[in-house]
Amino acid sequence: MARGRPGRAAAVRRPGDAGPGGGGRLPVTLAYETWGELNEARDNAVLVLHALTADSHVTGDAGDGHPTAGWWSEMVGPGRPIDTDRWFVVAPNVLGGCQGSTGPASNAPDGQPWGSRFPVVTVRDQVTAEIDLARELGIGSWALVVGASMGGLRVLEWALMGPEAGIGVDAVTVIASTAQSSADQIAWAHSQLLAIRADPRFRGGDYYDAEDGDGPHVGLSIARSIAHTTYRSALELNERFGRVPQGGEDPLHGGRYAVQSYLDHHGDKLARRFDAGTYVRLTESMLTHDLGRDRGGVETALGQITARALVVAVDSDRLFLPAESARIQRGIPDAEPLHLMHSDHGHDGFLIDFDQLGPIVAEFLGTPDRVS
Ligand SMILES: CC(=O)SCCNC(=O)CCNC(=O)[C@H](O)C(C)(C)COP(=O)(O)OP(=O)(O)OC[C@H]1O[C@@H](n2cnc3c(N)ncnc32)[C@H](O)[C@@H]1OP(=O)(O)O
Ligand SMILES: N[C@@H](CCO)C(=O)O
Repeated sequence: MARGRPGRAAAVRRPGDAGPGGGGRLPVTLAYETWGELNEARDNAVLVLHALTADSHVTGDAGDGHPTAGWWSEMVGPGRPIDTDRWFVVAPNVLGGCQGSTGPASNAPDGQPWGSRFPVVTVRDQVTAEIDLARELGIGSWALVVGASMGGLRVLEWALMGPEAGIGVDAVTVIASTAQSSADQIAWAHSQLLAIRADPRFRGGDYYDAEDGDGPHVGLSIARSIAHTTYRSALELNERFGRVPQGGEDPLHGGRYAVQSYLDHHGDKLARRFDAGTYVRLTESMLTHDLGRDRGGVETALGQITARALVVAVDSDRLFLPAESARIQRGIPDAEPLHLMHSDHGHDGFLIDFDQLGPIVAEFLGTPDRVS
């Protein structure tokens, strides 16, 4: 039976890490969960890396074969594409996160929340912490490192940093992601960051001692509604919502269209479960992502990846464009042909279109290593 096992691992950021947040040391705790068993040969470990607002809870205890709560239950569990009867699955909450790992909402050594003092952490800092976690778990190599969106950024850094640190990465799966954040992604993120920072309750990031519930939830909600629009396709929004008013509301007299209500709902829902300071810092880590930084450029960096690679894109993704996935696929020497999912759901297809994604990942995992 697969069982999610929560745990925490201490890791320390290396001094002088490259990147805009470089330098200094940060005491780090990573929250993580595991499912399945590490086999005697220690060659069945799979690392699952979550996207912006998810966490370590990839899947539930699905001993009866039915998926339970978790953001990728349809992908991970007994008999699922990433089968926990076969694979030992590890999923950490990202460094900078708010679901158990050290982030802006955590207490600093002085006992007060980090708040605005929490440094900008790069994707490389995040992977550095995850490398320390792998060491603590006694994992010398990953059979697979897999992630989508922000998780895919870490997958790519893992493909280079893991082997450099002595932790093998046999295969990677990068879904709806990019080797380098684009001006368009930075632009969309910019207005999200402005929305949070413009909320007077954000207080420059130091709001954690505010009265109960008096945090920057309005700014975070607006940020999410901007982001959520980019996570779905124009075609889907048009077909699902059309120009239909929400309930009895009248858009000619201050009421909303249904799509506005839908975005309000997703904004409010995130604001109830996520931390604004974390959203800011993780967004910044995505913006500074550049696999080619200090490595001679993106193509040179991709060319140094030795892992077998599966790269997947969603054809209607208007945030992480299929062209960006194609660039990753072209650059990695041992990559399968690009898998393009056909979906109207846009970027969020990796959280919805499991009928396509599941078989693609299962086949990749089942494929024996090629002999060159
Ligand atoms: C990577 C991660 O973040 S994992 C964590 C889970 N993911 C998230 O929270 C991301 C945000 N959520 C999503 O992006 C989506 O809900 C997904 C991708 C998980 C699922 O997508 P879908 O199944 O297509 O759900 P959809 O986008 O239609 O949203 C459904 C919600 O919108 C609500 N909704 C639909 N139409 C309207 C409307 N006109 N007005 C208000 N609310 C509406 C539904 O009631 C439902 O609410 P609920 O989620 O609180 O039950
Ligand atoms: N729904 C996803 C989209 C970003 O990939 C998230 O919130 O993490």
